[in-house]
Amino acid sequence: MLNGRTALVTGASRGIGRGVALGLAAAGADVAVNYHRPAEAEFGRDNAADAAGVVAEIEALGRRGLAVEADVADGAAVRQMVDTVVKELGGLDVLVNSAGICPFHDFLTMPEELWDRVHGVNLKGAFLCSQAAARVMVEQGRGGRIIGISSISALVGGGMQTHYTPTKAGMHSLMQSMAIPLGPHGITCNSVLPGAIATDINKDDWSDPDKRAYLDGRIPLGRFGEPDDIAGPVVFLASDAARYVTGSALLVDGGLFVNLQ
Ligand SMILES: NC(=O)C1=CN([C@@H]2O[C@H](COP(=O)(O)OP(=O)(O)OC[C@H]3O[C@@H](n4cnc5c(N)ncnc54)[C@H](OP(=O)(O)O)[C@@H]3O)[C@@H](O)[C@H]2O)C=CC1
Ligand SMILES: C[C@H](O)[C@@H]1OC(=O)[C@H](O)[C@@H]1O
Repeated sequence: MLNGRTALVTGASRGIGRGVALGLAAAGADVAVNYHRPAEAEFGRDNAADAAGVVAEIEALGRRGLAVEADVADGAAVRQMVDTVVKELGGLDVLVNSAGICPFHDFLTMPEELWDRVHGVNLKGAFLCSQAAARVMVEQGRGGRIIGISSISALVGGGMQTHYTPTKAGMHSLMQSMAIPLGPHGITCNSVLPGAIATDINKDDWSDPDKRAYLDGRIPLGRFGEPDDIAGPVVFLASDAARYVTGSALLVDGGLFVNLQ
């Protein structure tokens, strides 16, 4: 479905971004894997090796892969990243904004700096990447696809996520508004809204057996989602099959949202 296309996935060193990157490659795309070398002191990890592993998996699928380091909240780094993708892979047809953080935190004691950091990565990062990618796509003149990984949390609240859920609602709203100026260029902008997907982002939070059991009991399809469950919907939105879909939202949650009782 994506033969001959080139994609960039942000936050693809692990989790949903990695699953989406591999899904796009399996569908025929060459894929750039964005990773972020966070301050060791703060995150205690250098995920360049993780990103290199994802590139190796993409190459094993017979496609070209490229690891590109950038903090999506840094405009200059983002523009450099997009330039590198175009230079190394020959163009850019699909952008998937997956990079995101969700450090659970109490509302009343939340420091302003945490709000700023979460918004910088989750929402400003998506804006910066989308703008840089759209500029290339417009210049290329062959249309394009921009997909934001929003969330079920765009639709409902989270008591420990008052800094986070607005960024997910904002991600969808950003896609809706971008769809307007980019439509004449054949560039579609859509959101995917995952439900409960087992990744690093919620590893600690879901170590609470009561919370895990609560969520588990609300999912009609009977299981938590996996990153691979998000890949298919993203491949659809990135493909020609979705050429008339823009400004839309696709909820991918196993039925979690609709199951009140
Ligand atoms: N898991 C879930 O249940 C759901 C997740 N989502 C969304 O899916 C997206 C991916 O989350 P998920 O895969 O679960 O989380 P993970 O924590 O597994 O992955 C997050 C990815 O984002 C990267 N990242 C973090 N900060 C930055 C940055 N400043 N610049 C570039 N990359 C960065 C991380 O790299 P590193 O940390 O190594 O720097 C990592 O590769 C997020 O936008 C999240 O909001 C939406 C709904 C549900
Ligand atoms: C981090 C959360 O567990 C995860 O991310 C989201 O967007 C939803 O809130 C999921 O529960």
